[in-house]
Amino acid sequence: MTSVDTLIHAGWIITVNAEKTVLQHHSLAIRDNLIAAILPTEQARAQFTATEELELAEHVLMPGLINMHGHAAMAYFRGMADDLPLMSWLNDHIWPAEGQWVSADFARDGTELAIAEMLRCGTTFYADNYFFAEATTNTIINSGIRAQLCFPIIDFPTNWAKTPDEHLEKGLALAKQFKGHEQVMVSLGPHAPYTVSDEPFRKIVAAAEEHDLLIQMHVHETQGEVDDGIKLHGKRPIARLQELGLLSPRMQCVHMTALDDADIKMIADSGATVVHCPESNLKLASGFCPIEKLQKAGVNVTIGTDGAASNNDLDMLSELRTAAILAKAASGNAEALPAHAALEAATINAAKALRLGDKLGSLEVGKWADVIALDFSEIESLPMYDPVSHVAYATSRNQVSDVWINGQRVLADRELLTLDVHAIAHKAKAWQQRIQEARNV
Ligand SMILES: CSC[C@H]1O[C@@H](n2cnc3c(O)ncnc32)[C@H](O)[C@@H]1O
Ligand SMILES: [Zn+2]
Repeated sequence: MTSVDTLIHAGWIITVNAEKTVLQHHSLAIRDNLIAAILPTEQARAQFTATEELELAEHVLMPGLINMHGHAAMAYFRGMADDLPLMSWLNDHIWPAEGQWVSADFARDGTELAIAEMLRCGTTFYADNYFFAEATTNTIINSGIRAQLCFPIIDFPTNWAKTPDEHLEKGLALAKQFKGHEQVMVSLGPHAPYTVSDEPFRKIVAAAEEHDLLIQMHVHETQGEVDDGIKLHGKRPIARLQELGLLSPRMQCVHMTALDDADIKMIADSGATVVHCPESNLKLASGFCPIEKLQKAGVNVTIGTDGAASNNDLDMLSELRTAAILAKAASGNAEALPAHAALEAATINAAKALRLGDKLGSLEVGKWADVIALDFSEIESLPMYDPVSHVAYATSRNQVSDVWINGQRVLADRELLTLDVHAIAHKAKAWQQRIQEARNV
């Protein structure tokens, strides 16, 4: 008998490998932080002994979900400004609130709430764009989740830094501290083409190349952004970014609505990734990302929730379902973004964008053991002809029963093992009270 740390006997395993293999009555073995074996349950019982053995006969195992764009600490602004278009949401509500409230403590506590929500939704890796990222790293590490921290760079002063150069300096210090870290990856996070001028963009490109960092940015979020960009710079934002050297495989372009064929070709030729945030785009009436055309052009498409202040949740299962159904409505083609492709966008495509395709994003032997279990035992999951269909179209986040990251179990039967939910709820209510009292004055 071979000993492993964890042995999970599952009803189904959706591997999200290149062959799209779905296995029934198979088991997954974890040793240290890696997937040690995936094999028929009968063989697994004969071959392995485990420190922890789980019978999940009515569950599906699949790779952890990767939320490719958000602003974690903005969980504290959930529901604060609804039913508004992007620019008045930002100018009249969110930026004033950030000026008043955002600090290292706010970032740490708000991020902790967001991580708790994300783990309970099956998210094992999230990309964040927010101020005071350095104040969130202990929380990230202790919770067990993985994160890409895209530190903000913006022309105007923020509570974190006063100039674009100061944003860059502070962020690069963090990147140096976490170079090579397996849980925290630091990247550049310029805010948007309309808030960053050419000189900081040139420094961002130089820094990305010198320190080998990825870049994530809101791009083409609305038609208004494109129109204003043409008025100010005489060219569309994508063309401006290309001329400045930003479009490359390092680049993760978030939102990407209002694209014409030339924009799509430029993105495809550059090797940049698109991060589709369908629910935020729908709620702010920002526009539609043409993911079918992008995928046909060969672009790597991933999915993000955006922040809880514009979504208003961090639920990647619901996001991938919205992505799959919206792709059909937006393109007039019911075959656009089929179920398995939506799962890929939320897992392996994201891993590739993060340059972690050999370690993350699918359940394959030798990869990091970032695994989630979905409970299909209730009547809402019956009948089940195809587990992939159910994950994409008929599964809610309440069905996420267990989560392992790097081989460590962080959610057991919906209970968070690494975070104190009572303390998190207490802090969220205390912040809510402070913010609400100030709004009522
Ligand atoms: C530099 S990233 C942090 C910055 O971005 C703001 N933000 C949050 N959501 C959006 C969005 O959808 N479009 C543009 N900007 C957004 C956030 O409030 C921070 O100020
Ligand atoms: Zn955003």
